Amino acid sequence: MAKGKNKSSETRSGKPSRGSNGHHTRTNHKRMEMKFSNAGTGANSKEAGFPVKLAMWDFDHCDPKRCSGKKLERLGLIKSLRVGQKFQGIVVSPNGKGVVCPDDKETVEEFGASVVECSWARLDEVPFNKIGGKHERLLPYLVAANQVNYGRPWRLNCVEALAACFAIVGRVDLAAELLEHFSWGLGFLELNKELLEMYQKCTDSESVKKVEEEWLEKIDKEVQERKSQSREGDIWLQGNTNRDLQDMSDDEEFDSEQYYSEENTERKIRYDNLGNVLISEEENESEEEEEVRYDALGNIIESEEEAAELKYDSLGNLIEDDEQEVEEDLARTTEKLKKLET
Ligand SMILES: C[S@@+](CC[C@H](N)C(=O)[O-])C[C@H]1O[C@@H](n2cnc3c(N)ncnc32)[C@H](O)[C@@H]1O
Repeated sequence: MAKGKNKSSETRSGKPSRGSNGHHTRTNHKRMEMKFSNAGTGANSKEAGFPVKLAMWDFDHCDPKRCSGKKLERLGLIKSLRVGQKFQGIVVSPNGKGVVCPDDKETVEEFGASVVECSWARLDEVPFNKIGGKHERLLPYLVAANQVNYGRPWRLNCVEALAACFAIVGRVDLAAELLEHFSWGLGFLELNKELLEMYQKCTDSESVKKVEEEWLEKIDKEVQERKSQSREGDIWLQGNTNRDLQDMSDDEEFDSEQYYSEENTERKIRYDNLGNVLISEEENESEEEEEVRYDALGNIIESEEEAAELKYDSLGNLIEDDEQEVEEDLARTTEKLKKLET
């Protein structure tokens, strides 16, 4: 059985669905069976000239045109695995326990690396108990460079996840070779250069986690510093919209789990390469809505009451309190005189 097993064989319109190669699913099953009857041996990526095995479980959640896993498949670089099939190499997966580390190098070189091609918003539909393998891993903190999730920490696409795995174990050559197929691809290595170099110097999963924690603490510290500078009223920093990753929830412990949540999928958050949140256009707009109001003398109107108290004459001139009182006195006196005359 092949790839199509993961999906329903019919589309909503009732027509048989088409696989990423454009063939109807049933035809696809047969072809895939033949093509990947050697699944787990890695012949496919090697035949395409890539020196290690690449594999994925494809749940067809994503737009094939924007999906990096599908592109690798079209290039003949990655093999599709079916549900129920396990993978001997490193499985880079949201279901991983430890993180990828340099100690994984041998496993990567001998048995390859795999990913789960699915939507971040539909992870709960993935039967993680029926896929995976003995070496399931999370990725440590890294920032996406792909066009869909640019700047987002942890949420890498399939090619970035595979490249990250290769880079961490010290095979940046393999990472670059994969990423070169994508216009933005090498930007991923550039964006994460410093951090990747630090991970490469580690050994096991724990040591990578430690580096990750220190990095997050560093980011946090920088943001706190920026915040306090901003509070002190530095005019240049007041306009700075970069905010802490932890601003999203100052009290919560920061972990990758949060970033897999649907709630976060919906958020329009962008990050720079330090993990700082860049406020989105929408958020900025709402901040701009709180416009500053000025009185006729150019003073900032601080409150509604203050605004209500201000009075203007028919020419739009501010009626200063004294002037107004004088006018009222005059009117009263004129009234009295009129009465006396009568
Ligand atoms: C959720 S899919 C999204 C794929 C995307 N549609 C694409 O075009 O490639 C990304 C996959 O990459 C791997 N991945 C990405 N970031 C990861 C991380 N931080 N930890 C573990 N696996 C990760 C997982 O296999 C995950 O399922």
